[in-house]
Amino acid sequence: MGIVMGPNQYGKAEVHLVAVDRSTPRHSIKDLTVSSALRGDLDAAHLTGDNSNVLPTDTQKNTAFAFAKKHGVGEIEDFALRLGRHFTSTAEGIDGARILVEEAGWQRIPVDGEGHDHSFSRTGEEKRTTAVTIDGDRAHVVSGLKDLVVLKSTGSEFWGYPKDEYTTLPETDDRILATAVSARWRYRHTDVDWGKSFEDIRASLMQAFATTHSLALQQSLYAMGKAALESHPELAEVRLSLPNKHHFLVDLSYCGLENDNEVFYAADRPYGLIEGTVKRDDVEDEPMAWYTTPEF
Ligand SMILES: O=c1[nH]c(=O)c2[nH]c(=O)[nH]c2[nH]1
Repeated sequence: MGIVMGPNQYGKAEVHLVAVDRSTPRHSIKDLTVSSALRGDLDAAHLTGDNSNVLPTDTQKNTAFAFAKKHGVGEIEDFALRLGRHFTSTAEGIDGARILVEEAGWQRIPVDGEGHDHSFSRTGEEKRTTAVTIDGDRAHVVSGLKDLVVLKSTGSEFWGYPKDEYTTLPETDDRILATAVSARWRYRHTDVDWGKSFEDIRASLMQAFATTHSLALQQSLYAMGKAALESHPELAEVRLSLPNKHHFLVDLSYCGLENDNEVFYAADRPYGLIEGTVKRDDVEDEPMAWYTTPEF
């Protein structure tokens, strides 16, 4: 019986990189948070302190900045693929890379009805994401979005659930349904128009949320994943994490008022957390391509 090193990876987490495209007076901005993690022949580093295969995390950070200048940022998937392939093809003993990118949105500040050339405001909490895994010659892309807050003021019910001695929740045939959508979708290949695919998938998720008459957030989750898959053959599966942002009807009887589904108390916690994968039945699972590896 001995003790050995198990799966491992290392890199620089959350490099916050802002790139300005100044090629015309009408500037544009890319705001990325980039994390790189490398894998490979790293036993000696852990066992004996031999750093000959340890490309410093500081160099990984510098490479991200240098690539933004040399190649431009472009779509986050292309940026991550370029970075991952660079590390695996040039760093001694490194044959795997996981590059995570989160992109924050900036919109032009309107001035006299026109978007300003070089002044911007943040679009909000929502982020576009990608997780690119390079595994030898293979590349896997899982993209998505985070913190897209949506709400339906009607068209949502919740009833028919089991009741026991601890149940207090009243059944409802008309409630607010609100969530902050986190979605990740796995691409079947990398020959994709990333920007267009992202915009179309985001639109189909939102459209399904809006148009599904919901009997539970679980039903909305499936409808959203199904809509994305049906309209996007390039996808193998969609994973959704939907916090149920509860809105409780306020009892206004204390001042003799009837509350006709108009005034709610929006609670921030606790929240129901509804999560699930919607997938094609003919596509194999590929867990290594996901954001968080099972081994960590
Ligand atoms: O859409 C819902 N799904 C649930 O599983 C659940 N549980 C709960 O208390 N409220 C809700 N709402």
